[in-house]
Amino acid sequence: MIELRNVSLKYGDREILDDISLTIADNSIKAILGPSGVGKSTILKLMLGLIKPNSGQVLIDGTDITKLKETELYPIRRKMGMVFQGNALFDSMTIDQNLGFFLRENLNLSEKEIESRVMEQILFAGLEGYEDKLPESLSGGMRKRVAIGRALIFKPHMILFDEPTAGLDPVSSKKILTLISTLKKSNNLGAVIVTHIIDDVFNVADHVAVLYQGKMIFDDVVNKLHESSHPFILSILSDKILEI
Ligand SMILES: Nc1ncnc2c1ncn2[C@@H]1O[C@H](COP(=O)(O)OP(=O)(O)OP(=O)(O)O)[C@@H](O)[C@H]1O
Repeated sequence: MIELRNVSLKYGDREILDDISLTIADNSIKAILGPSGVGKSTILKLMLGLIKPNSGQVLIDGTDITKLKETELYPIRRKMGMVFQGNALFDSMTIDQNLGFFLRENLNLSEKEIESRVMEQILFAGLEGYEDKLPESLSGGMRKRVAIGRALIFKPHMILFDEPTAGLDPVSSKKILTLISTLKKSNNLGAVIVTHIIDDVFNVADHVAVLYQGKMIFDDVVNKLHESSHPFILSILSDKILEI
């Protein structure tokens, strides 16, 4: 379980997050919805311990990671796979090498075990025949699937997505959202999805937290979004795409 308790964060004098509390239960999919620049990616960085809040706690399975040293964070981070907005694949490495890279760097596994885990992700992501290709020769949707495969390689129980459908065409977006649902149903994985696309929320999330001007203005099951009378939520429900 991931929990933010009364988290506040400033960059310089600018307050980005103001007393945010948020829980993501295991095996549930939570979307964090908000306009560009509101602090959604910042929340993912807090969950991974890449940055620390000015106040409040970030608990991963009950451990407050704001107090941990960098080396103590490694095993915590392996519980969570991260899929970056731009995928963060290595351009000069093949799909196979991209998938196996962090395993080779971080775990003392036999080459046979690495190859077996890489193949598992190739099959899961439907990338058979592309093992020796470079990322540049794949479509946007396929590159996203490689990034998801790489995030799954440590067998995490939670996966964090930064704008998983940004820049993808509607068909590829749908495939990625279906893949995320499959991960929950078949692999018992939980997910946090930060997005500014409301259709992503309705298509895949169980719960949604809406971030607006540093505050969490809604945090409940997706269906209840329609019951909110907050002007920002009313505007996103009618406009679909969030603008500042
Ligand atoms: N290291 C940093 N130093 C100073 N300001 C930062 C830093 N990182 C992010 N910011 C600012 O903090 C705000 C929140 O950034 P963040 O990337 O979390 O937003 P976001 O909601 O994910 O938006 P987007 O979808 O556009 O990435 C933005 O105004 C951004 O410019």
